[in-house]
Amino acid sequence: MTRLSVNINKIATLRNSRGGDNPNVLKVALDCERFGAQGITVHPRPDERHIRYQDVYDLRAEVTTEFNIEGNPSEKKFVELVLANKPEQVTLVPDALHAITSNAGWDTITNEAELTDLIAIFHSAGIRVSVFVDADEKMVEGAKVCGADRVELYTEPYAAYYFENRQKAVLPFVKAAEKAREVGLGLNAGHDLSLDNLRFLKQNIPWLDEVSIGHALISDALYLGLENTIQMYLRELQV
Ligand SMILES: CC(=O)[C@@H](O)[C@H](O)COP(=O)(O)O
Ligand SMILES: NCC(=O)COP(=O)(O)O
Repeated sequence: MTRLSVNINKIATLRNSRGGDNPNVLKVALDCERFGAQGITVHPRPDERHIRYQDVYDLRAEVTTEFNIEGNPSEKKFVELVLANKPEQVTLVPDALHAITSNAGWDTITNEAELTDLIAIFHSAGIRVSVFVDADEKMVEGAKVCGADRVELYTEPYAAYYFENRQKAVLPFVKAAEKAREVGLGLNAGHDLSLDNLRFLKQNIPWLDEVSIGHALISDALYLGLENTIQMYLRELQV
C-alpha cells in the first residue's frame, strides 16, 4: 500500500497572503485526514513564508495520521522544532535558503558525516528519517550508509519529462527504487506529482511506501473540491 500524505504548505501560503486565519491550516489538515489522507506533510522554511513554526506545534497536537516534517537540518532551529514535536517522520531536504521550492536531493556521499550525525539525533528521539535524494542509485546507497530509514525520490524531473516520454522519464526512478529495496530502505516520492503522472509512477514502482503531494493536489481542489480530490489521488494509488 502506498500512503498519501497531503502537503499543506499552499494552504498556509493562502492564509498568510491576508495576515488572518483564513483558510485555517489546522482545520484543513484535519479535513484532509477525514477525507482519507494517510498523512500530513509540512515544510516550514526559515522565512516562514508558508508554514510557521507555531503551525507545527498546533498540528502536532491534533494530527492523528502520520505527521511528516520536511526541511533543511543545517538550520539549528529546524532540528529543535522537529525534536520538540516528535513527528512520525522527518524528511531531510537540502534547500538553499532563498530557493522558491526544493530543487535537488542530497549529495549523500559528500554530506555523509553531517547526515549520519543528524540521523542519529533524530533516531534517539524515536523519529523515522527519510532523506530527499535525486533518482541516483549512488545517492540512495549513500543514504543507507548514513543510517536513513527511507529515501524520498525527488520526482520533479519525472514530472517534467512525463508528457514527452514517460517510459524514459520513469526509468531512473525505477532503478533508484530498486536500489532502495535492495539495500533495505523504505521508499517515498514527491515533488510535482499530480493526477496526470501519479498512476504511472505507482504502476512502475508498486512498492512505494508513501507519496507527499501538495501543489497539484491543492490546485486541483479549487476545481474539484478537497474531499473529491483526495479520493481521486487515492484512487490513482490503487493500481
Ligand atoms: C521536499 C519537496 O519536494 C518540496 O516539494 C516541498 O515540500 C514543497 O515545498 P514548497 O511548498 O515550499 O514548494
Ligand atoms: N515532498 C514533496 C511534497 O511534500 C510536495 O511537493 P509538491 O507536490 O508541492 O511539489
